[in-house]
Amino acid sequence: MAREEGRKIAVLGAGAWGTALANLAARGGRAKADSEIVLYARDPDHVAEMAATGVNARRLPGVPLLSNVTPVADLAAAADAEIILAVVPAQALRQLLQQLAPLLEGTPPIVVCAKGIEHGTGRFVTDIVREVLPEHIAAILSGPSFAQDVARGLPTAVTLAARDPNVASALAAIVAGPGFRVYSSSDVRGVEIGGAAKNVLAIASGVAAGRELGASAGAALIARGFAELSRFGRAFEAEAATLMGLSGLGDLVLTCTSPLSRNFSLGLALGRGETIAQATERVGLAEGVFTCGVLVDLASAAGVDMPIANAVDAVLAERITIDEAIAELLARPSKPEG
Ligand SMILES: NC(=O)C1=CN([C@@H]2O[C@H](COP(=O)(O)OP(=O)(O)OC[C@H]3O[C@@H](n4cnc5c(N)ncnc54)[C@H](O)[C@@H]3O)[C@@H](O)[C@H]2O)C=CC1
Ligand SMILES: O=C(CO)COP(=O)(O)O
Repeated sequence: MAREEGRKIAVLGAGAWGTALANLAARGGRAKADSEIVLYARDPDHVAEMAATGVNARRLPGVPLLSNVTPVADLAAAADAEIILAVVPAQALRQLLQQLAPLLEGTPPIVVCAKGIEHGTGRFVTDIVREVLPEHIAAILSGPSFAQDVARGLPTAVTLAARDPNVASALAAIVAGPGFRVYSSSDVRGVEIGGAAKNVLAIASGVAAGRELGASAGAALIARGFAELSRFGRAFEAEAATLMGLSGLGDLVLTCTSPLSRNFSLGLALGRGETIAQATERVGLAEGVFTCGVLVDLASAAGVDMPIANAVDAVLAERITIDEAIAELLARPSKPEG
């Protein structure tokens, strides 16, 4: 990470977020304009389209790729990168890193930009990095940031965490850009938990909006959702300040209130009566759907009460209807707030 010029950054995953981050890395922070950004997509046709048109029309239409962003279909193009941003869905992260491992020439830090918890293993995203690439620094970038907002240059603030605070602040300075403010943290667990849990809770907020339960119910869901997120975080040794910060409360508020969120939109569609199949087909990637079951399993094993997340899980698994879930949540006995 010492080199100041000609930095090579690999962005793995050419979805909406990977594309926005590639452009940001190409123009921003201490990275110079001669920095080389490779943007990896696994589908060669997708790469050919991006190379021919200079736009990722499939995932981030209307946003030209900067001239120093090179779309690539060969993961080996990331082999000599100085920093790697991993921006695939959380459930695809392990497979991607396993493909990458034999190709790497050095030990660049891996900055995970996905939000979720792995099925089957219950692993948080940076744990996956530590398991597959144990020699590398595992960092996490998370916070309230819609790809579309970042791509338009609208002001955004997020958190980048690595266990070593000096590494976190060095990486934050590199990833930061005009309008993209990056705070640093050493609370890796806290940052990754916020991003994973808020997606599940945002589905509940979307359902409430779709059922037209009103602004009061919407606010109550955010506050009680935050109580759940915080209880879960504390059980896994997250710091309270992190949970209250950008990657926790900040991202929860964003995702629970905006139809730009796919998780909120999925809930909205369900609340309006669409089937799960219809809603997922239309909305695309809603990470909360995949994280929900593993989140409630981890919570239950740790003795953490998460009634809203449990309700989302039960609805998505079709164990109960939305109306039954709402009735059950409202029928819970009164208890001290906390
Ligand atoms: N879109 C946004 O505003 C933000 C998204 N994120 C997170 O970033 C992650 C990615 O989200 P998006 O880019 O929005 O999703 P997306 O649905 O736009 O794109 C996901 C991309 O990952 C690719 N992919 C899936 N499996 C892969 C694999 N095994 N190898 C290589 N590529 C693979 C897909 O082909 C697709 O291009 C998610 O965890 C999401 O929560 C985080 C912050 C903001
Ligand atoms: O994480 C995000 C904003 O911070 C994006 O939210 P969705 O994944 O719900 O679209």
